[in-house]
Amino acid sequence: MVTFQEEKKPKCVVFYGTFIDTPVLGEYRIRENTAIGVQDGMILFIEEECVDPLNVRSLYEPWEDFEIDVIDFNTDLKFFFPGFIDTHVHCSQYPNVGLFGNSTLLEWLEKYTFPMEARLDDLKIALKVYSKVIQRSIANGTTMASYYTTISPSSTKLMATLCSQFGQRALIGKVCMDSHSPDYYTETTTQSIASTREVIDFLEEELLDKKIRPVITPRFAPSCSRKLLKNLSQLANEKGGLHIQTHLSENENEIKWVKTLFPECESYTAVYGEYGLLTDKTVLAHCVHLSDQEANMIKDTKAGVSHCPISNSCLSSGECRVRWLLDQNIKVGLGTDISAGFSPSILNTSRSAHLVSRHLAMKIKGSNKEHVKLSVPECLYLATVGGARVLSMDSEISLFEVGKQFDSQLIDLNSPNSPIDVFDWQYQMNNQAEDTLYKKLPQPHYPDLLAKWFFNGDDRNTVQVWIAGKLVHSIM
Ligand SMILES: O=c1[nH]c(=O)c2nc[nH]c2[nH]1
Ligand SMILES: [Zn+2]
Repeated sequence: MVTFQEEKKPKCVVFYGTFIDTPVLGEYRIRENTAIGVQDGMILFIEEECVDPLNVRSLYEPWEDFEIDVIDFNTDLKFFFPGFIDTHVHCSQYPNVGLFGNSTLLEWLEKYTFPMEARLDDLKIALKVYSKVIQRSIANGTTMASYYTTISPSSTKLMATLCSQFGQRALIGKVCMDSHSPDYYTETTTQSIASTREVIDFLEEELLDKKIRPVITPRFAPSCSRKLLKNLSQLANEKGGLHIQTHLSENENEIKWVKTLFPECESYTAVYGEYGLLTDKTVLAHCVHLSDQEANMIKDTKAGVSHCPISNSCLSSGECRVRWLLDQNIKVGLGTDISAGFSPSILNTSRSAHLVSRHLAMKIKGSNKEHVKLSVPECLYLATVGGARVLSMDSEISLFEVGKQFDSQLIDLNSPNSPIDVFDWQYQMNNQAEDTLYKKLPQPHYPDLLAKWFFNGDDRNTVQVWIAGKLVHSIM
């Protein structure tokens, strides 16, 4: 007997509302009354000036074959914004957020950081810490993060598994350190390479989640032997050009130390160049004290910089000259750098990038003063497109464009307990308010609302988060 099963139609989700993103540094693209169709996590179509999101399908013949779900948030004070990208975060240090006292980098590593990371070889503790940090990161609108775990491969595999379960897009890096590390938290060169391979194999052969990828992670030059640096770059190449992440030029004592450890190299950056670790998929955290020559090397190799302004302020490392880097066409994104940074929020981090640029401006005399200041849209660009460029993932994420992944947050400026007070005359876009009192007030526009979110908003305003089209967080 032949039985006929009704064929299941593929699903297309249509998101409807106001979409704001930053395709160009310093500019917003604001699309109101817009419908974005998403299938299997990818943006299939974008229809602007759409009156009825259900009728979008009539304009596109293939839609006849789809089962359509509409998610309608076309109301005042709500807008979709691309998910934030955290280009530098140590998930294993999360219990230490806010704990740094008056320490600076090298003392902080010994006193707070290495003991904490070492504890996470206990998988019960790792499970608690990693689950919390991933959820906190997503709740703050971060849809993609480049993580440092610990030297332990099993703890690292656990982190990858949890990212997959919570649905976050991530690069997962087992920390490599075979030199100048405490006895209780070190590994041999052979162990370091073998464990890195173990993690890559796990991701490629067992976890099989396209959103979770490996990143080769030499901690920083002082904690790696020449042999380890060389072997890690060979491994990245052997695997077809894996991502690489490390720290660079964060603190003056660290730089002096690198000079004594690698006297044959002209600069700190040259150490990574010498051992083949500067590629267009390398993420260099901090880059606070670079010389012109070092910036040239970064530019030539197309490596990217993760600017971590909260961390640099907490450990009093210095101020990264972001405008100077951007003017040279060097890729720049933002990193929370938990736990040298105290906040898991990239919104908070971009606020600090804004403030740090003003501190730099205050030190400058002359015409460049204004130029070094970063604007609000520039900081939001760094938080999204800038981060995607640093991770060489800008063809996949960070903008609402056909063919890109739908990684988005829904911002509600009027959510319950919102820390932002928006008055009615500040958002009634068509000046519906007839009251003459209102008419005398400045006319509202989106950049003002975005500035209010930027300076006063927090996770209470991030009411929903989607990664690859899947709802991963909701407080509505
Ligand atoms: O901010 C930092 N956090 C770290 O864990 C680290 N390790 C080396 N250099 C570092 N800098
Ligand atoms: Zn770091």
